[in-house]
Amino acid sequence: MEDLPSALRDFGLTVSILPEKGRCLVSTRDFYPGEVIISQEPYVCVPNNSLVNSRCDGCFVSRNLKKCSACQVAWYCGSSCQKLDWKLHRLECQLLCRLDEERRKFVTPSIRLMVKLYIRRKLQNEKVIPTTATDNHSLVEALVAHMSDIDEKQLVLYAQMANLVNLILQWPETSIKEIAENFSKLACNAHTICDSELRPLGTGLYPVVSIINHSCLPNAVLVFEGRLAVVRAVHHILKGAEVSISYIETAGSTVTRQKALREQYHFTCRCPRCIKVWQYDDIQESAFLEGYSCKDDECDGFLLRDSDDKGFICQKCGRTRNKEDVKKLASEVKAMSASSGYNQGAISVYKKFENLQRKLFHPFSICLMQTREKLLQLSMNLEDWREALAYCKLTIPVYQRLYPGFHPLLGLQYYTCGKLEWLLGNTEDAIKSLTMAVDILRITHGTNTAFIKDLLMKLEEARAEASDKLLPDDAIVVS
Ligand SMILES: C[S@@+](CC[C@H](N)C(=O)[O-])C[C@H]1O[C@@H](n2cnc3c(N)ncnc32)[C@H](O)[C@@H]1O
Repeated sequence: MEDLPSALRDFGLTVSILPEKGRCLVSTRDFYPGEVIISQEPYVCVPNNSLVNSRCDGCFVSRNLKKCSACQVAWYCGSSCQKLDWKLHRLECQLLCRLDEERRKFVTPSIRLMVKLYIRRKLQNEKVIPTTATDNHSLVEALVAHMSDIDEKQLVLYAQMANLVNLILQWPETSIKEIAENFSKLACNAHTICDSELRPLGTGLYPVVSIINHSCLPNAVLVFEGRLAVVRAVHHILKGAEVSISYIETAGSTVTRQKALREQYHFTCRCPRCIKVWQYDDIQESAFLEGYSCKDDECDGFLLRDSDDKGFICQKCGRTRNKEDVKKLASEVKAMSASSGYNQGAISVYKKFENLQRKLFHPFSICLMQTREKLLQLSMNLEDWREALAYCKLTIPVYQRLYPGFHPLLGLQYYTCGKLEWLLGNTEDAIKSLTMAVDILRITHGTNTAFIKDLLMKLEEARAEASDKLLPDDAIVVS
């Protein structure tokens, strides 16, 4: 079997070790925006199935599904997916069938992922499934687990989950301690598998992709084509540079991002964005994203606490917002987000909520943007395209600030905007938005997927419609 370094050499990559980060993936040639750096099939993966929402174990689609008649846990969309998964599922199915019905209810996607991990190791050891340099259990063994960084509560949870996995497997060679450690490995190495529009579908372990470290200003992006993980460059990556992706939602102040990274991945990020923490630029950015609006509706300045902590001073016009007023509004916002109407997703309640948030937060606030995002979805569900477009347009400047450059979320938001504009007959605007979407998404998603082909076709159709509109009514078209 070829070893990992030679397999990676073919991609133009190598693995290095950095004292502060552990292993990292380094380029041995230049990569250009849009270029695939590496792609990998999952070592194991599982759809995010629940009682009300199931997906095919093979390809993660949710249409035409049939439940495995024996175990009643796995679903397949057809015989080809079932056949592809058969070697692994045959054993999983036997193990699940031994469980009584009550226990089977506790077989969550995380439990299944772990059971599959052990089955795959067994089948590869017995040579039922082949191994390759990028698909073998030694790569899983090399993943970081951070056992000493995990708190007591989490350890207890992993031990309970490991108990259930052990009960399912009943293999003498597996230990609860090792299974618990593997749960910890999954927590900081597995990836959420998403569709082209970044909606979560499942979870997968991709041990080579897992060598890539995090940056809040990454030079690459991870997307999925079905269950294939594809890492694409979003900047020009020079030979010798470390490849980085973002592990978290990068929308958030440095303090918020660092908290998320410490809690799940147990490290303090020192990327170019994070090293600015508490510098004036960083404080200003936090005040835009998570702070309050100026007392004057017309002013878009950001607010900082005054020196005696009595209020917040607008850094543009100098007006002060009283601390008590801010506190009162903030508690109204909090109370409303806990109300039953809010939790039932009623559009009228979300509108009131947005109104209230507008009085409190800066126009670039992430909270306000999330409410508008929700209103956009609710308006689309009600087929109120005009209102949906209005909310979508309000989110665009915030997206531009939060996700600069080639970020899939910005591209997708332009795509939504373009589709709504086209639907409403604003062809010229639609062309502009769809062009912006294409410029970003062809880099992040490549140009070969059905999703991008569909987007390119929509843009072509919108352009054709616009040039038809320019033709005089009596123009003769020669075919
Ligand atoms: C998916 S693994 C990445 C590969 C890992 N460095 C290794 O040696 O296997 C995630 C872990 O890598 C480390 N890591 C990732 N990004 C980092 C960063 N920017 N700074 C420090 N450590 C980082 C953390 O220990 C994190 O839990």
